[in-house]
Amino acid sequence: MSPAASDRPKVGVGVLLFKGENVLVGKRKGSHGSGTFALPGGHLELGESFEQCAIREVLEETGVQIRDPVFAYATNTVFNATTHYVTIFMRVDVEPGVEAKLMEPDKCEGWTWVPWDSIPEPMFEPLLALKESRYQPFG
Ligand SMILES: CC(C)CCOP(=O)(O)OP(=O)(O)O
Ligand SMILES: [Mg+2]
Ligand SMILES: [Mg+2]
Ligand SMILES: [Mg+2]
Repeated sequence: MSPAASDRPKVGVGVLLFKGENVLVGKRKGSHGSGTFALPGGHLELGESFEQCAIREVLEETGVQIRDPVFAYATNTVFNATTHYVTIFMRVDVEPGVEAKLMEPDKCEGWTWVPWDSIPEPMFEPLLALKESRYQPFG
């Protein structure tokens, strides 16, 4: 018998908003990974492209309207026996004047721009996996 849909991995999309060598992160609140630093992003919804999901989640969570995000990396995170995510990381470089708003105060403590090499800890597991991967954001 095939596993129930709830027994299968889900797909998340994390969005790397770079402003020079700084990246936008926020401390998660209220759902799994609460208290850890993560990128804006969320669940890939039925029928969405990676680009559409990245644009939608960033707008929902930060109020920033991004354009043309590009595929950057993918990670596979088994959080526990019932929580398993493949995360697609999309990247966009934004203008210096772009500022993020805290659109979902029940899900995030606040957004901040930090150097890629100094992302605060603890990091949300998929972001930690990206940092520990071969992904090189600056060539
Ligand atoms: C767990 C993660 C890789 C995918 C889901 O992210 P999320 O909890 O931020 O989801 P939403 O923004 O869609 O609520
Ligand atoms: Mg979201
Ligand atoms: Mg969502
Ligand atoms: Mg989210």
